[in-house]
Amino acid sequence: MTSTIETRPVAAAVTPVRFHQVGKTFGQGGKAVVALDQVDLAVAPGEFVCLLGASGCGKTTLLNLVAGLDQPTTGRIELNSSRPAVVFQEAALMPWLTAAGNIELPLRMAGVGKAARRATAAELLELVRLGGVGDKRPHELSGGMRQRVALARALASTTDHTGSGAGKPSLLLMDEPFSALDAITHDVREAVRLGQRVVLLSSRPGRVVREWNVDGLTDGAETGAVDEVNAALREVISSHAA
Ligand SMILES: Nc1ncnc2c1ncn2[C@@H]1O[C@H](COP(=O)(O)OP(=O)(O)OP(=O)(O)O)[C@@H](O)[C@H]1O
Repeated sequence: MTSTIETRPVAAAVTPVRFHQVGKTFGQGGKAVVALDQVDLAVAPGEFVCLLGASGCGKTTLLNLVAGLDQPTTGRIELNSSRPAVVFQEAALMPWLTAAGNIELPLRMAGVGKAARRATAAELLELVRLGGVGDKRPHELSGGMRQRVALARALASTTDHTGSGAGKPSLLLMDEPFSALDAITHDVREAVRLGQRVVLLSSRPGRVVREWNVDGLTDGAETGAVDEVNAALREVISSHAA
């Protein structure tokens, strides 16, 4: 396992998202917080990239920039995708709608007919292993179950129903989506297992300090990668605290 990334050859035209020297500063003068600085990052089509860093290193800021919820202060973001779907730290479900109703919401907004909406919601509920709870409301579900409903809703919204994003890849942005999931506890192991690439950010300013290609590792290599990422993460956390 090498600690330097083998950057995949990505054709510029199909790269769903590419950061060019992106910086984001909140506030001005002495009180300014440089959240991100000179971030260069490209995500390949179909690639699952996990961002890791100390609390406050700029992960949410970076996702907000990709989602178009905020603008960079410097640099440029190239997006070649349909509208990104976001799963937030808090599930943010509509409390008055059932689980199925929440998943159907983006489909309803896209003008998808009732029968097709029902079928898609049922399929997505099965996918996130919540087949039996479509008629439950959020307060009747556990935190992990609510997060899975939010994931299913995001997946529903990444499907292009209008044709306006035709031919463009979709982007799914997840801010600590699995921290509330029932069976998964460890962020780094989770990132190495689920991701194809792990990107480590430093704190204030948030910069890309290291990347690992963690695609298709064997069990032994996976454990080695987890140890290596953990050590690097501890290093950025302690240098931030110093
Ligand atoms: N709207 C804002 N105004 C001022 N400062 C902000 C704002 N949003 C974020 N920051 C600051 O920018 C830095 C990055 O914040 P961000 O929320 O992106 O971190 P994070 O990596 O997502 O943190 P966590 O892992 O704790 O959720 C932090 O220092 C934070 O205090």
